[in-house]
Amino acid sequence: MSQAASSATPAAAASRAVIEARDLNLTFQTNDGPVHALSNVDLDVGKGEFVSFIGPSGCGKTTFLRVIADLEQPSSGAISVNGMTPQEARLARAYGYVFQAAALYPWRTIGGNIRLPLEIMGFSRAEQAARTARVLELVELAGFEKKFPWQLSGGMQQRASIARALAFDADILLMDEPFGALDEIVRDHLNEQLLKLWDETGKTICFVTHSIPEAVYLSTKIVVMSPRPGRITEIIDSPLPRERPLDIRETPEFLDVAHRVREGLRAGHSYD
Ligand SMILES: Nc1ncnc2c1ncn2[C@@H]1O[C@H](COP(=O)(O)OP(=O)(O)OP(=O)(O)O)[C@@H](O)[C@H]1O
Repeated sequence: MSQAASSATPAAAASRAVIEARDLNLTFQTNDGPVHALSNVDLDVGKGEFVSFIGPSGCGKTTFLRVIADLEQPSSGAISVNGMTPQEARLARAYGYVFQAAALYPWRTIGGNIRLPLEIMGFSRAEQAARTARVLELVELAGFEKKFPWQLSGGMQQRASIARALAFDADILLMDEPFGALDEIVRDHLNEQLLKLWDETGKTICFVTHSIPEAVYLSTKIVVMSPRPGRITEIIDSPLPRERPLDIRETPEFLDVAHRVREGLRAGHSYD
């Protein structure tokens, strides 16, 4: 292990962290003055964890994901992704990114959309085909490869965009409110599928949501955030088992975690 890596990981538990943020700050300079999007953020995300970020609009959830993805530069503090800087991690294709809207190219088929990053990365045609088939299977869209995005429902399009993010087999999946625009029944189904996929692939997932039940149902760890300045107010480790049928949402254990999240949100909320 290099000196830098060993000094960045003082505790044995932290050495397994794939994302480590230490006293991270990000201030945007705007015409209306500085906006403190992230303030003193400290967080470890362990390998294989499912971490949800929840909090009111403007608390810095998206900004934090964008810092991990090297799309924003912190003003101060440190962050490492798979033991690398975000820039190194981006170049090493350490993560896949799923956006709120499916963001599929309408002129490409579903298969064509999934293959696009693989083409850019120079995979052989055979490898592209094999990977596309595998990820379509994972998101239960086998048989839809030749369809165009507009021929699929919103939920299916979002599954296709998850398949695209999975295609180059990154260890980390960054998901920014991927199911926010979908109705509840579809969302329930996608939540179940995502948990299954997480279980099968062992990926580390960072997931932004506004929904308390969604955060509690999916996560091993729930990060509660608050705005002005954007900061973490509470980190809740979920005691729920890994195996989670949808009706776990009616159990006292589930409702207890949901209550803790709600209290955390309330404590950090100002009503001005
Ligand atoms: N490029 C930017 N320039 C200036 N201010 C920005 C920029 N990006 C984000 N902000 C501001 O930083 C704060 C945090 O924004 P961010 O999008 O991370 O919040 P969020 O918690 O994801 O909100 P939402 O739930 O609405 O998506 C907000 O006040 C936002 O207006």
